[in-house]
Amino acid sequence: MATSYSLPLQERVPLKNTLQRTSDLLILLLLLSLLSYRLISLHAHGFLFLLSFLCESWFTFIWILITFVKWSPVSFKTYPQNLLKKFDELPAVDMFVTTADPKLEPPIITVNTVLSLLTVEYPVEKLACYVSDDGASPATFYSLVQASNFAKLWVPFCKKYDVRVRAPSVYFSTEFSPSSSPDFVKDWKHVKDEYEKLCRRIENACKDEHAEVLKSDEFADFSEIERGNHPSIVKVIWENKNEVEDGIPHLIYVSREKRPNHPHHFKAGAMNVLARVSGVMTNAPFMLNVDCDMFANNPEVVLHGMCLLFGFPHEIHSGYVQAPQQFHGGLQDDPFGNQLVVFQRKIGGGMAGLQGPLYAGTGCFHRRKAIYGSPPDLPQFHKHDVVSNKEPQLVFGDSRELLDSAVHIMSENIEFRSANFIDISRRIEAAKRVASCTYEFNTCWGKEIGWVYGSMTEDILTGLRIQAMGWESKYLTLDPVAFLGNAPTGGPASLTQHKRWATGLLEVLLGPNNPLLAVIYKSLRFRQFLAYLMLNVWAVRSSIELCYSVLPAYCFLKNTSFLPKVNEPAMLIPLGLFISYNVGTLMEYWECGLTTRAWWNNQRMQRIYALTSWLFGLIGVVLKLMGLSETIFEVTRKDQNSDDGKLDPRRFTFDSSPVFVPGTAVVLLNVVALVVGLVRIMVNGGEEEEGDGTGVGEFVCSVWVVLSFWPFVKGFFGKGSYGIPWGTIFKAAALVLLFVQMFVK
Ligand SMILES: O=c1ccn([C@@H]2O[C@H](COP(=O)(O)OP(=O)(O)O[C@H]3O[C@H](CO)[C@@H](O)[C@H](O)[C@H]3O)[C@@H](O)[C@H]2O)c(=O)[nH]1
Ligand SMILES: [Mn+2]
Repeated sequence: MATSYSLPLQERVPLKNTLQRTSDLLILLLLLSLLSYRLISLHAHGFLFLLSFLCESWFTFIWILITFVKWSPVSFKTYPQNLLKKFDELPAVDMFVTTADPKLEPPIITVNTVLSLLTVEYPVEKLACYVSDDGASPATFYSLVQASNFAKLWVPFCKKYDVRVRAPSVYFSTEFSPSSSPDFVKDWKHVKDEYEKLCRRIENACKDEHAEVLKSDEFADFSEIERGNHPSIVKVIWENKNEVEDGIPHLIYVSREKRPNHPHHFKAGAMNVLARVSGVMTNAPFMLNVDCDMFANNPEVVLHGMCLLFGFPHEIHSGYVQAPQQFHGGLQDDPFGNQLVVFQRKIGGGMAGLQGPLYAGTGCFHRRKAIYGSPPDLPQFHKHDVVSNKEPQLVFGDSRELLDSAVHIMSENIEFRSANFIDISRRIEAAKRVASCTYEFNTCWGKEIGWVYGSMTEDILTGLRIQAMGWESKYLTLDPVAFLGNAPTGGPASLTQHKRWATGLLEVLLGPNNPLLAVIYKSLRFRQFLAYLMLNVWAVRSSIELCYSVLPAYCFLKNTSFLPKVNEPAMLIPLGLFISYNVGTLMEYWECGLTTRAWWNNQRMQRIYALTSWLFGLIGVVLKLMGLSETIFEVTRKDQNSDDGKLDPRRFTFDSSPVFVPGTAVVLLNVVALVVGLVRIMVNGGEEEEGDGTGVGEFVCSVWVVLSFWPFVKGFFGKGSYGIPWGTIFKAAALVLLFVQMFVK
């Protein structure tokens, strides 16, 4: 096993952030001054100041959380070369890919992800790749079969020429260098040619579900089934029977059983099936999971991951290893504010210095043991342990094969035992059984073990469960980056994604496994709790932001103010805040190598998400609490060329979804308010009338709201999907009228 203890596998590097801390504290100080000012002058101003005070208290609260989370960032360097010197043998890894819908997630995307995983630099006999298809699509299955044939060319090609990006679509999107050897050029052309043929075959199969190629016996399981109503399908596409050097890892297709009246728990349900199916087949002690669009961009990624899993004195220090979500082919300057670069760097890096990063749902290495509900192997952590307190059948279910495999996982020091070549084809029946929709009845799946149910952000909830058991997690930031995926484009897709996140995050806070209980009764650490809290309240934040963006408009309509006047010294506080917040956040963008444009796009999208997606997230959760509706996982569209290039991908688009109504209403209200204010100045010529008058502060605020919602302003005049539908405009106008009627008169 271990041969040398002196070789480090990782190094913890604290990141310098004096400037960041100063800027964050300055903003906090100004926020506190603003609150004091409100309190002192409350009696003279009354209700409007009270309302402002409440909103600003909330902003201060969030800012305190953010400051805490960003306070002591770290990063980790990894040394995979030492891994190979230190251990004679590496542990096995099961790799999971999830896909759900062949229309929204074209199989060629999944195929590229799978090919990038099959070619990672790691002993082939230690790897297995499982694909979960919630779409039960013969086209997806066909694509994977074709891909496994292509892999017989692709794997040796990548290893022979040390290809750096092993997703063929990305690799072949650039030409080879002119100085390449003739041998290489010949191979390159041949493999590229074969890849193009593969693409065409897949495309044809996707066009026509009844295509001739989908008729052979191999596809019998898919004939006459409905998408939400079919038995489990498990197929071994490729079994690696001998350990040849250029071999290909096992590839297994899984489509779990679905029945109309059984809740299937979306992605979390799919992940639990993958955990069980792989448990009865290869049962690797470690698992890597990625979404179908997240290809491995760094072929050494698994080796680096192992460095963080084994680089610490005790297993407790890395329950899971998460790579930041990064995106491929992202639009210039991040027009939809969803490339999350600064978020990953600042919040991700900050959390890496606490108990560890959140589980982000993709690009994560898991310890199977932690997924199975085991606490770290230390005496103080056994008090919340379901696994040792309950009958195994009541924890894992009654599959003999699964129970045996789980016992193996829970036993000590299994990590480095060599892979025993079990005949995985003989495990298909066992696999189908654990993939059935009744298997989880009267077990702990989805509660104390596995991926946790009850939130649209199953990832956050599952990571929280693991950290609540005392595990830390580690952040894997590599260069070249570990994994790359697709960020949604266009208004509807981006807003839907944020709506799901806001919903899910709030579900976590209100659910039985919330961070507050975890910090009080379990082993979640305090600052880690603050980090979860900061995210969990996104949806709540929407109502506060809504109130604050309506305030300046209200002031114009009533000819009053909620901010100090220019000639009052107190005006310096909001002015200072406005400047320091914008300069402070702009500096973060520059520090991450981003443009001022990207900063502005993110600022404005934050406001837009808050008043659209997050607000609907809040409403969704309230309706769920009242038992009026269920929240559902809406899958994000992955192909960017779905409109055949007719639309400019950078422009904001609309559809008739109600999610656009509140944003439209806020813009309308502020525009009306600005017009009223302007007319008042022209009519009165600056002379006093009743009310204490609206000042420059309110003017700046109103203009800022309108600028933040500029895509909506353009949407009033846009055509087709660039325009806000008339129905939405009418509904928004009705809301504005209602508001004026109720509050202004
Ligand atoms: O019923 C379902 C629904 C989704 N998925 C898969 O879940 C993944 C994520 O779905 P996607 O539509 O891409 O959502 P995103 O918003 O891009 O996903 C982010 O947010 C999710 C939680 O909301 C996490 O699960 C993801 O890992 C994270 O990348 C995809 O591979 C889907 O195929 C399923 O397998 N079954
Ligand atoms: Mn995605």
